[in-house]
Amino acid sequence: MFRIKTLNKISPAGLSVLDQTRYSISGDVENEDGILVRSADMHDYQFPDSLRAVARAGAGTNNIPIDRCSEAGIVVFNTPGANANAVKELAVCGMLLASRKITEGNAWVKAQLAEGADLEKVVEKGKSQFVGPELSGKMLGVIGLGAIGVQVANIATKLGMTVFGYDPFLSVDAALSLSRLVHRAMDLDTIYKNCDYISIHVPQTPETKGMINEGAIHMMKGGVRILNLARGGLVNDDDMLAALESGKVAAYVTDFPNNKILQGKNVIAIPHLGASTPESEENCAVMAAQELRDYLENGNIKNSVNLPTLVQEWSGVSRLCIIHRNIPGAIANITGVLSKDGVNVENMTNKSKKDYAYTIVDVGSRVNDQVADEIRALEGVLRVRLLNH
Ligand SMILES: NC(=O)c1ccc[n+]([C@@H]2O[C@H](COP(=O)([O-])OP(=O)(O)OC[C@H]3O[C@@H](n4cnc5c(N)ncnc54)[C@H](O)[C@@H]3O)[C@@H](O)[C@H]2O)c1
Ligand SMILES: O=C(O)[C@H](O)COP(=O)(O)O
Repeated sequence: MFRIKTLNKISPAGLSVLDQTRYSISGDVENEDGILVRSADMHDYQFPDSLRAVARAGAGTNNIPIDRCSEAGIVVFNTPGANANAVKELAVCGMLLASRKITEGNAWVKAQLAEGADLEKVVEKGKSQFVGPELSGKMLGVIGLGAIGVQVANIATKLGMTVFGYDPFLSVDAALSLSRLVHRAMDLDTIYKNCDYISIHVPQTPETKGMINEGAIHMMKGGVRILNLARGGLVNDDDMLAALESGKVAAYVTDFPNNKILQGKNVIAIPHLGASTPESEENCAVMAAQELRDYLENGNIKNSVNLPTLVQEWSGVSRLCIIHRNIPGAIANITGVLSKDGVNVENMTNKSKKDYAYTIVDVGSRVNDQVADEIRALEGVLRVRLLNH
């Protein structure tokens, strides 16, 4: 029986991927084999020795201590693209909210009602205070052309916007999905200097943290409208507050409000609703559960953020799944143990990702724990699992 701990509410569609006769799933299980999580902060989480994988039902993994997981031989998965459509739709909504003073107008109408006004009369008299520009004909800068950024850029071209996209690490898949109407910006300055709207879609990392700061805002056009549906930490709150106060930034739409930024003028705060649609919650949960199941049952890795993709068809009776450092001699050491113990390799694949590597070895005879222990003792080996077919 595999034990799966849920650290957030996970869509039942995802949980149903895991056969209840083989998986025990709840928020209370201990010595778990796997974790299903959304945005719960795991940085202080004490990993039990039993933990083999964390599956993030969503895109951002900055709530997970990736380095600590890697060192403990724990695979971290996410679900690329599974909630991208929901965020794209919210980005369109955010651009309209930043332009058309809908939130202010709605609040004003309700206040009029509370004061007993004849709404039909005051609406026509008062509406001129809520005039706001159209999107068509304006310039949008999209920072980060991944699953979400590409969709935002593409749909904006259909709204009549001129779109510039910036992503120094653009993947082949993203490039193929990007509309030919989207212009590639070769640097951020091009986006900052020219765009009327800027939408950020990058992960929060040490490199991107605080990237929207005084220096960046200084380069921007007066009255720029900024959308942050990515992560709060990408924007320096003090610098944004100053820019909102001076009017340099006309509106800031954030999906990550905090007590400080909410005090700013023209802040449109959304309570982290980017992926909160039934469709996205299902897509993410199903993909996360499938990734977790394939790793726990077969040792296959797909969509991991700390280990390489490696999927191997079964071709033996026992399978050794070895997470190790990406160092010279690692594979020779593993095969050395197997040949010394007279174990014949049927099939073997090794892949690496930065400092870490993963090797699956299928063998023709049933291997015992002693062989696995000998591999565990090798230099640079972080985790060995022995699966039997
Ligand atoms: N508000 C929400 O509910 C919600 C939902 C999903 C994702 N997100 C956030 O949005 C982020 C992006 O999601 P995604 O699904 O598009 O991820 P993704 O991995 O598909 O795309 C991220 C893109 O950012 C690019 N990038 C990285 N560093 C960059 C930099 N310094 N400058 C420019 N581009 C850079 C990468 O090359 C990649 O193409 C996630 O990491 C997450 O933090 C928020
Ligand atoms: O990174 C993500 O996928 C989003 O921020 C969604 O987070 P959530 O799953 O907590 O809604």
